Amino acid sequence: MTSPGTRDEAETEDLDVEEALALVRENSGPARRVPGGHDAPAPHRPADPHHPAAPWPEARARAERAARAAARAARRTPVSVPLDAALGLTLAAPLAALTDLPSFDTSAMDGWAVAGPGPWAVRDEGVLAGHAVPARLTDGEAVRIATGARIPPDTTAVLRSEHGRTDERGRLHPTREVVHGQDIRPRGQECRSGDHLLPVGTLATPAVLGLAAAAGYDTLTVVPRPRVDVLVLGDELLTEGLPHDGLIRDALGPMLPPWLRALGAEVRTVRRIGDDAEALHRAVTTSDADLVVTTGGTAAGPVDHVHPTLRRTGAELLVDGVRVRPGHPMLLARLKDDQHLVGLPGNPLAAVSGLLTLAEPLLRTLAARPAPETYTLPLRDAVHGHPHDTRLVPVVLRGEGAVPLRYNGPAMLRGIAAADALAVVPPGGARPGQETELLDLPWATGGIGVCFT
Ligand SMILES: Nc1nc2c(c(=O)[nH]1)N[C@H]1C(S)=C(S)[C@@H](COP(=O)(O)OP(=O)(O)OC[C@H]3O[C@@H](n4cnc5c(N)ncnc54)[C@H](O)[C@@H]3O)O[C@H]1N2
Ligand code: MOO
Repeated sequence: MTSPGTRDEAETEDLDVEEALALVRENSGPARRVPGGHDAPAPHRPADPHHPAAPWPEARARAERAARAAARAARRTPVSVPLDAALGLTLAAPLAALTDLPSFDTSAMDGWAVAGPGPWAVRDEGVLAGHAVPARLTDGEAVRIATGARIPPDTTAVLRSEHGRTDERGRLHPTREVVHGQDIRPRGQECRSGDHLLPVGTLATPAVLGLAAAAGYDTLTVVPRPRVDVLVLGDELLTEGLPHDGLIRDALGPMLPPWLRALGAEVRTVRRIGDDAEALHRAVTTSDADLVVTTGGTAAGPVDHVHPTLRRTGAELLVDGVRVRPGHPMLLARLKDDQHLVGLPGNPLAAVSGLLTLAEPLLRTLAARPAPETYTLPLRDAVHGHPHDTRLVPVVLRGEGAVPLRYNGPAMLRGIAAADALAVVPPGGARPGQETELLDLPWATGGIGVCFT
């Protein structure tokens, strides 16, 4: 596996997260310029009437720039949430210790706290974790102690239970050398109150939640999840049972919300609009989400209402078609300065392509998450290419390579449902063994991105 990211690229990504965070800070000034960053408002390049579709990498870059401009316009305010609700979100304030850790001198082992050299007289009553300060030890005295219990004042060492024996008179003897201070965790060993533990921009992983709790936090200040409304278009869609009479099951209603959540979004509503232009217009104009995602209706058929609705609302098309297969009719529009719409094509794999091409960079940037590091693997088999467009092809990762899957047609989910990643196949196709960029699927990485609930 090769990871082509250079140090410079990595630094640029870090700065991008910082920049995004600067945009969510309350009363923050204009975002700092970053070398190589794009902090100018998303430049809307008027679509070239002859080649309106954007190249695939350019479409992703436009979605990211659009999110930066939206974050700036909205001045998104950090929110304070209970620890468990912070999982997968980005810290909008540094994590500083609210306490010393450990907050008192504590025993690292079960055994005896001892004072001075042995043998020791053992007190009757032991010391357990979670109890008040135990009485001071005098030289030649020992007391039973549990891991995590407070060390009595004047203790010189902790003797592990397996390293001591008591004689017939009840006196404790060490069975190996006792080193001064052994197995005592002194107060503040890990940090002192006020110490800087984690910087702004850190992803709240389970380990971060644990550290925050240990350091005294009940809540964390994080970048809020971007809010998304999903509008599922199409009169032909059924929500249950078997397809019949030309009607088919809606595959996107069940698939998109958890996938959007894995991309960092809060999905507020999923509405089935049918092929009703008025209902679509109403839903788009009344939404106050950061992002409206529509499915279907992006092409030029008689009931494809997305383009006419965008024209009617005066939205600005930032991406009108992408040179990628499947999914080329996907689009991105600015509804308001701080509100966007991603139009996903109706064919289910084409919708996945639109999700990863446009919604992923947009949501990631709004959520101030770092871009996943790009990586490549050799393809085991050749993949036919489109003559001019990028192809996204489901693959499984096996050993040091990626195996392209069948059933990768635009209307099929059979390939992607078995896949670990999508291979980014350049125009013209790929030979067997060709190093190819991969986009991981959130469940395959098993990472923190998996926040389906
Ligand atoms: N004359 C042309 N026709 C089409 C073109 C084109 O370039 N010129 N592009 C084709 C491509 S490629 C795609 S992709 C689709 C995109 O169409 P729409 O976004 O307008 O989607 P629909 O027409 O509404 O549906 C397409 C297809 O997907 C099915 N569908 C829709 N929603 C769902 C859903 N929620 N779950 C499962 N399946 C869904 C729908 O029944 C259609 O079969 O346009 C081509 N046409
Ligand atoms: O681009 Mo369409 O998405 O091929 O099916």
